[in-house]
Amino acid sequence: MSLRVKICGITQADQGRAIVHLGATALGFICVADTPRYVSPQQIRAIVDRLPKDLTTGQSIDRVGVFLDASLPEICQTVAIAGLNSVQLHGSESPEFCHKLRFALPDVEIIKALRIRVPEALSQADFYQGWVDALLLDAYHPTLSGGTGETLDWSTLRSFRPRCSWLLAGGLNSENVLDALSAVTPDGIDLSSGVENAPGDKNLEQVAKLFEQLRQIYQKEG
Ligand SMILES: O=C(O)c1ccccc1N[C@@H]1O[C@H](COP(=O)(O)O)[C@@H](O)[C@H]1O
Repeated sequence: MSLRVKICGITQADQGRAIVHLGATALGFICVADTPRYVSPQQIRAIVDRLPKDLTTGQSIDRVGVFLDASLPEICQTVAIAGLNSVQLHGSESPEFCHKLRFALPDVEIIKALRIRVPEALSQADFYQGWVDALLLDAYHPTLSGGTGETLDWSTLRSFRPRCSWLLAGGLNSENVLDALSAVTPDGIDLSSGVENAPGDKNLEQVAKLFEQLRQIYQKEG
C-alpha cells in the first residue's frame, strides 16, 4: 500500500505502538497548547522513543508535530526535543514563513494544512507548493482549528492536482474512507477524531477496521 496513512492526536505510548503495528505510516502529535489533544515536547519524546522500528530499514515511522501559528524558535525547539521528522502547519502561516522554516529545518518535512471553506480556497495551494513538501486539505470550522470531524465536499476536490503531494483530512473514519478515496486520489490520508473514543484516546478497533477497509482497495488493485 503506497498511500500514506497518518493517525493524528496520539497521546499514549501504547496506542502509538499499536497503531504502528496496525499499519500507519505516520503518527501525529498536537503541539497546540490549550487544545484537548495537546502533548508537550517531552511527552511526545517519551512516546516516540517507544515506537517500533521498521524491521527492514531500521527507520522509525514519520513523527509529525501539528502546530498552529507557532513561532519559528518554538517549532525548532519542539522538533529537537520531541524527535520529530515532519511538521504540519495548521494555522495561517504564510508562504514566507514556510520558506524560513525550510532553511531552519532543512531535513524536516513541511506539510501546510489548508482549511477549505469554499472551493475557491483551493487556489491558496498555488502560493505554497514551491515552499512545502506536501499540502493537507482539512474542512473549515468557524470556531475550531482542527480535529473537528467535519468532512470536505470531496466532489469539489476532483480537479485538485498540486505539484507537490497532498493528504486528505477532515472527518475521515472507517465508514467513509472508501467513499472518500473513490472520489479523490490523494497521496495520503489523515484521521483523528474519526478513530477515537474521546479526544486523544484512540479507538484501536476503529483503527484496525480502517486498515481492513484500505486493504480492500489495494487487494482489488492487485
Ligand atoms: O486534532 C486537534 O485537536 C487539532 C488541533 C489544532 C490543529 C489541528 C488539529 N488536528 C488536525 O485536524 C485535522 C482533521 O481532524 P479530524 O479527522 O477531522 O478530527 C487533522 O489534520 C489533524 O491533524
